Amino acid sequence: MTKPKVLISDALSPAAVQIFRDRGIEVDFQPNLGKDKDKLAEIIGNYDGLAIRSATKATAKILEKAAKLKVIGRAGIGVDNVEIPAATAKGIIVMNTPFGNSITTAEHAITLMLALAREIPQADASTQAGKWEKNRFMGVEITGKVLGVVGCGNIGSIVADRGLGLRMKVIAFDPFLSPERAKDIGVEKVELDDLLKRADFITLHTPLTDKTRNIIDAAAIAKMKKGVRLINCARGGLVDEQAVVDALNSKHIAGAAFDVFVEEPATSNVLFGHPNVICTPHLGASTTEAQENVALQVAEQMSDYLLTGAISNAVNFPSITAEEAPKLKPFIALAEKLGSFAGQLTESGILKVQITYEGHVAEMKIKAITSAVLSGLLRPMLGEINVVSAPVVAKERGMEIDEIVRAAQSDYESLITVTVTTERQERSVSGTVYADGKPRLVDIKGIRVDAEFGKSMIYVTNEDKPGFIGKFASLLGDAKINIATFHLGRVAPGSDAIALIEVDGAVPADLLTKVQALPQVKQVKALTF
Ligand SMILES: NC(=O)c1ccc[n+]([C@@H]2O[C@H](COP(=O)([O-])OP(=O)(O)OC[C@H]3O[C@@H](n4cnc5c(N)ncnc54)[C@H](O)[C@@H]3O)[C@@H](O)[C@H]2O)c1
Ligand SMILES: O=C(O)[C@H](O)COP(=O)(O)O
Repeated sequence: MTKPKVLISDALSPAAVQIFRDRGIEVDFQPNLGKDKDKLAEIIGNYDGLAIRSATKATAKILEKAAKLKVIGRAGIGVDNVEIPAATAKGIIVMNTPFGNSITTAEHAITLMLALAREIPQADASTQAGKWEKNRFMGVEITGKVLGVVGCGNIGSIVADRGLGLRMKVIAFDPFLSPERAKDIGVEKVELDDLLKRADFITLHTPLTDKTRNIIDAAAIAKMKKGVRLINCARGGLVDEQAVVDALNSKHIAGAAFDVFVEEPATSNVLFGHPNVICTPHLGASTTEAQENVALQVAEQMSDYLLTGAISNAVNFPSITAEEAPKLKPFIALAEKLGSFAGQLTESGILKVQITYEGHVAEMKIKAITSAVLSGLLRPMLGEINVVSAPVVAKERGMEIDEIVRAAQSDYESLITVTVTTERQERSVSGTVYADGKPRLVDIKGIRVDAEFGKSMIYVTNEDKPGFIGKFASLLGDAKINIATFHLGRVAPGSDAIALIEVDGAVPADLLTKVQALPQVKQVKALTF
């Protein structure tokens, strides 16, 4: 087996390189490549994995060239530099390391708050310039002040904790923060307007979304206390930078500290040069500890996925642990094949896909199995699709996806039934995995069979009348097609029957025409798995 190949295109800790090598993955460490999008586009096609921080922009244009790419690993939290829909559409898993730099970033926010309170950078510059301006720098105390945390997730809650440690009163606005969690972490949950009105220091810790873009604009600033100090260590775009400059000029805001900017790298910005502004170049996550954490974690996660199929911290696919991956694997293979069987027999638009999980399989990660059914189902129609992209494509096509989970209703320990409703008909197919780990087809349209999925198969529905098998077999013999396995099923003597035949090699179209012409035959189809 050839080794998977990973490109590291940003300044990750070299610890990641070692992990990839130790896990048997070939790795190219090009820490400055993220800044050169043309070069990245030129070489991305050679890699199975891409490990990045925030400098690399994994745009749809770059991803177009990523023919082999299976996973993008973000050594950090924000994945706003990756076009997730484009990655998902190409079946690329996008994973991040959601906790590795939280403490470090929270500490940066607290550092900026203290620096604002005592004007440390300004006092440092003045002192080192030989000015000794003891009367110019009059700070404010932190103790007893109100800290307003906007976004109280991983980082926001650590900031809140540190704020409480500094004897501040901490209030938080976060629509997804439960009252119990607020109580546990010792913050008062408030509405945004209340926070704006009461806080002496406001610190932002939300992702940048359509709802949070410019959450701090001129109108929000107008509601703030005079003399408030503002810290943004989350994402550029949460704050209207010009509105902050205006409020600093009018002294409504006493000071602002920014680690992140609307345009990055920020080599010029309206905030720059204001005496009450402190800026750092997106250093929130930049400590040795955090960088080691995220680099190690992303390299392990990417290696797990490339080598075992285990998925953790993916933003576009459910997690699958290393323990679950081998158990899921045969069911994912079964699901792909059941979906593929249904897809190859489908001739009109799919309206609904119902997947019923019975027995042991019902206790597994069925989301992943459902994705595999959809990928198998859609591939005959769409070609380029996989378990990551299939659910999105199915949704885009307006298909209704229904999952039913229930205890075993038959002798099978586990049974998956895929029922596809099209504009013309409803078709059901069931399968299981035997102890040998091989997927088996056990029911087609309510007719029991027991067949493995061969590479090349012929599926026939016919009237159960004597003479069919002899004529069919001689047509195959005339065409020099060797039969590998032959499975028959019927509901009752004389009723509708099916035949599922595995053959060696491809099935020629003219053979299908001849089989179709047999008097007992209703439908014949060549299937490949
Ligand atoms: N400066 C840096 O270097 C740096 C480092 C790490 C993370 N970050 C950024 O910090 C931010 C927070 O990261 P995190 O790990 O704490 O994320 P998180 O997902 O754990 O927390 C985000 C919180 O924001 C809340 N939220 C979502 N929409 C909101 C809204 N409209 N109003 C108020 N709250 C809302 C969520 O409920 C959640 O609790 C992210 O933007 C991340 O990219 C920056
Ligand atoms: O989202 C993050 O993790 C931070 O913004 C850190 O970004 P960086 O890895 O580019 O420092």
